Amino acid sequence: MQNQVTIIEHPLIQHKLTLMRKAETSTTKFRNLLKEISLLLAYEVTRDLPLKYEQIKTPLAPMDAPVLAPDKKLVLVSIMRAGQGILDGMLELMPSARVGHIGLYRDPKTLIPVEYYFKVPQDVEQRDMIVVDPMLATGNSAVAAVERLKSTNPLSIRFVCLLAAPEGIKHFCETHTDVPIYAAAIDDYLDEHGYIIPGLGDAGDRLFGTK
Ligand SMILES: O=P(O)(O)OC[C@H]1O[C@H](OP(=O)(O)OP(=O)(O)O)[C@H](O)[C@@H]1O
Ligand SMILES: O=c1cc[nH]c(=O)[nH]1
Ligand SMILES: [Mg+2]
Repeated sequence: MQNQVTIIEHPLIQHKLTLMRKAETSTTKFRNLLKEISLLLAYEVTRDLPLKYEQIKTPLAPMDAPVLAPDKKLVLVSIMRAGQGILDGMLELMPSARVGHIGLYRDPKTLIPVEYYFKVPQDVEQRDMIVVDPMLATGNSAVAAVERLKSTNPLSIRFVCLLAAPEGIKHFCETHTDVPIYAAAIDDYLDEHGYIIPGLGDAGDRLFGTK
């Protein structure tokens, strides 16, 4: 199967993304903006969730009303640290989703991801998985995370990011052909340190104020 790459070009997302990119945007604003964008990304990435109909009574009349099909259970997985910023927004919209975490950091010299944490819910095999990380740069982190997550056998996997580099998309799509990507924008290229240009800097540092 060929990957689908969906760019979510909603004007609200694009406007908020521009605010996030600005060097002068504070940590507080950056965090709030990422949360707000994540609500909008969640709306798009869950667009095809199936519905079933159940009998309810409104104050005025009975009706067959749509509800999410109960067998379509979700697990959201954050690639820490920066994935936490998207997770917070998505959980607001999908409060009953289960949550997994994978801790990865990129070695700054080799750009190889190093895993330091892994935990997913026990019933992950009965769930569709949405993996979140704001940045897809070389793609090494997302590729490694999805490889590790595939070994837990979820029903399906989608990958959601804010910004992607063309290099990262290529690497990811060549490795995980069956995992669709959702992004708010594809930027121009990677610099010699593996940063996305023009990008927004180091998402984790900007989110948590660590630099
Ligand atoms: O596509 P790649 O080249 O692998 O780069 C992307 C990764 O880099 C960032 O994490 P980082 O390693 O900075 O860790 P952090 O979230 O703890 O800051 C980002 O959140 C991704 O996980
Ligand atoms: O531009 C980049 C690349 C990797 N990780 C980030 O946080 N930003
Ligand atoms: Mg970082």
